[in-house]
Amino acid sequence: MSQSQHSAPHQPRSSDGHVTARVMNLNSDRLCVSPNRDHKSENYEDLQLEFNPHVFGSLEQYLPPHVLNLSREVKVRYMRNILLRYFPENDRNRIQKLREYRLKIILNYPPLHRDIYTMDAENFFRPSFLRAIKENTEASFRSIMAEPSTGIYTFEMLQPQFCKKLMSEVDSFERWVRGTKLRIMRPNAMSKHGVVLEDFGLETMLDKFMSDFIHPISRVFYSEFGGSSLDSHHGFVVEYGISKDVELGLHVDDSEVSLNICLGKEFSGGEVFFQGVRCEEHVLSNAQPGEIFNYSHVPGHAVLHPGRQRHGARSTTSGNRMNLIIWCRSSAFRELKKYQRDFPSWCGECKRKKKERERLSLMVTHQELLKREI
Ligand SMILES: O=C(O)CCC(=O)C(=O)O
Ligand SMILES: [Fe+2]
Repeated sequence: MSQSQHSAPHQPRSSDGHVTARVMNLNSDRLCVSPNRDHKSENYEDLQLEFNPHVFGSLEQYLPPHVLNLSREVKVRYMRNILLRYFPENDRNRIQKLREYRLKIILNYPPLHRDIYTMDAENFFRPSFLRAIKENTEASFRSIMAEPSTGIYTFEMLQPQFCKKLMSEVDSFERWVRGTKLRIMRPNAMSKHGVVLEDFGLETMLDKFMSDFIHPISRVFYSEFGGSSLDSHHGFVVEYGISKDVELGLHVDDSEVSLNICLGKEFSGGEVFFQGVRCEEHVLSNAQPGEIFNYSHVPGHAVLHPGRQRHGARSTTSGNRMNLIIWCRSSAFRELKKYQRDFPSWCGECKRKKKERERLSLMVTHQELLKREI
C-alpha cells in the first residue's frame, strides 16, 4: 500500500539556515478551526511568493481575529510561516528546480493543439455536464451522476474530440522530450509512464478546470474531505498497456479529491477497484464487504472519489488505455487536520471501531442492569 508523505512541521529557517526572525511568536502562529466567511480576503496575485497566491487567499479567512485586519504584508508573513512548516529547505530547492524545468519546456516545446491550453468549456465538456454545472445545484449534479458506491460518483464528462487532442498532445510532448536532453518527470512514484500536465503549459487550463468544473461539485459532495477549499492540483495522464504500465497497486492519492477520466483508446481490462476510505492510521485495515467496488472505464466518462478512498487499477490486458487524472488539494484542510483531536468522521475503520465500542458498552450496561434485577 503506498501512501503520500506529508512533511512534518518544523522550525522555519531562512535560506542561510538560521531560524527566521518572526513578526509574531511562532508558537502563536495558528489558524482558527472555522473560517470567518464574512471576511473578504485580499488579493495576493501580484506578489512573487513560493506558494500559489490562491493559497493565501483561502487561508486568510482562517486567520485569528487579531491578525485578520492587520496589513497585507503582516498577514502574508504570518501565513507564510505556517506554510513553511510544511516545506523544509530541501523541498524549497526541489520546487525551484521544478520551476526551472517547467520554464525550459514552456520556452521550447511547440504545442500541437494550442486550443486545449486555454479553457474552452463547450469544446471540452459534454452538454449534459455543462448544463449541470450551469445549474449548480446538488439535484443538477445528481441528475447526471451515478453513485454506485457511497461517495464514488461516475458521469459522462469529456467530448471525444477533446480526449483525442489531449492524447495526441501527450504523445507529441513525449516525442519532443526524446529529442532533447530533458527527462520526463513521471506523475508519481508508482508510474513509469505518463506525464504531468502542469510541466508543459497546461497549468492555467487546469486552474480553471478545477475551480469551475470540479470545485462546484466537490464543495457539495466532499466538504468533510476539504472539497470546499480546493486550491491546488496535480494533473497528469497515465498510460497503460503491454509496453506501458500494466496495473497499479492499492494506494491512496495525495489529494483531497481525485477526478479520473478515461481518454481512450481501445483496451480491455484496466478496471479500478475500490476498498473504502481510510485515515492515515487505518490505511492497511481490511475492507468491509460494502466498501468493495469495481469500476470499468469508458472513454469520456469520469469517476470522482475522495483521495483517501483506497484504490488500484487491474491489468490492462490488451490495447492501450490513457486516463486524465486530476488530484485536487486543499492546503487549508491539511493545516486544519493537524488540530483535530477527534477521529475523522469519514474513515470506514474509525466508524467501525466506534460502533463496536458503543455495542460493547451497551452490552456491559445491559448485563449490569440484569445483575441488579437478580
Ligand atoms: O489507472 C487508473 O484508472 C487509476 C490511476 C490512479 O489511481 C492514480 O494514478 O492515482
Ligand atoms: Fe490513484
